[in-house]
Amino acid sequence: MKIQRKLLRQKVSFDFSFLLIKFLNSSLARLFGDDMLLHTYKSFDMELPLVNIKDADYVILGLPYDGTTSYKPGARFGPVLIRQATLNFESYILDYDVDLAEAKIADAGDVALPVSIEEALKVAEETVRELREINPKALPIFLGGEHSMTLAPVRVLKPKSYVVFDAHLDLRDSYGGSKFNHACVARRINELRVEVAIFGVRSGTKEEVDFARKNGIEWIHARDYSFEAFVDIVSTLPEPIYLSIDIDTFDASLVPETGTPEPGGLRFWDVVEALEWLSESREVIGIDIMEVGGEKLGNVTALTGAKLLFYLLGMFEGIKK
Ligand SMILES: N=C(N)NCCCCNCCCN
Ligand SMILES: [Mn+2]
Ligand SMILES: [Mn+2]
Repeated sequence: MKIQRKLLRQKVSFDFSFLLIKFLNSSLARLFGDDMLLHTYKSFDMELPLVNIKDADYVILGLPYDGTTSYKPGARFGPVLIRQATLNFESYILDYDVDLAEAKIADAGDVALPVSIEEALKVAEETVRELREINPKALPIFLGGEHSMTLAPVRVLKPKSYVVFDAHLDLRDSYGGSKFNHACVARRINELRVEVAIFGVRSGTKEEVDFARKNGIEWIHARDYSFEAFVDIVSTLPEPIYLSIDIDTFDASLVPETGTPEPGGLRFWDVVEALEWLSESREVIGIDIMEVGGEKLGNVTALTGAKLLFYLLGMFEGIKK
């Protein structure tokens, strides 16, 4: 009994100092102009010098949701896994002669999302809107989290086209009892009269293929993917463009911890090459890297997501030079 009581007392005093530090930290942060959004929290900082949201050229925001997962859970850890995996990489990007340590990047943290998908989308939308109010010029980069969450930034940013890399068509009308399931996100976006083009596909139903044909949605199978096909299709799309990368577009060997991994996918450089052309040639108003998941820090999927994030930041920063 005595031992237990002692442990309890220790716990209480630890909690107290922890709270005190937290309070001091947030007061200091406010004093020095750090700008936390209403519904966000921070659980891990990236391995890069960061700036405040209002001063940034790029703002990162995590959407840690996995409530409609159909196979492997863990996408809620995606944003923190990606940030942690950045520790492994140099901030200098060889290919572009760009040092991300000199770029103006803000990390707005992760949105505290409710369990219900409809509610989660609402809170995510509100947060993206808040972000735009603080800094309308910065390029927002969202980290997920299930692909279902992509609907929130698309609703707010209102692009004319949606360019997506994905192993799946995501054109189902409903899945797992919900119209907002991750397997329906391209369909919901298409209903907003946004043009949809999908690359790296190797999974879908007959209904999804028919829906794509009837609605003029172009998609390229992973087996037929080429840079030329990508440029051909994306050149004709109206601007501005929202770019979404469902990490499962990559071969399952590169993303084994994603929610619904598929063998036979794209290589890392296939996607990087396409994005280099896209970032240079077309107007992109928002980007996401979704469906990163798993439970172990430094897992392969997180490394793939974090490396892609660094390349994206590097190429956009490189264009400005
Ligand atoms: N967009 C997605 N990630 N879709 C995945 C759909 C899962 C299909 N499971 C099929 C199971 C059949 N037994
Ligand atoms: Mn998807
Ligand atoms: Mn997918």
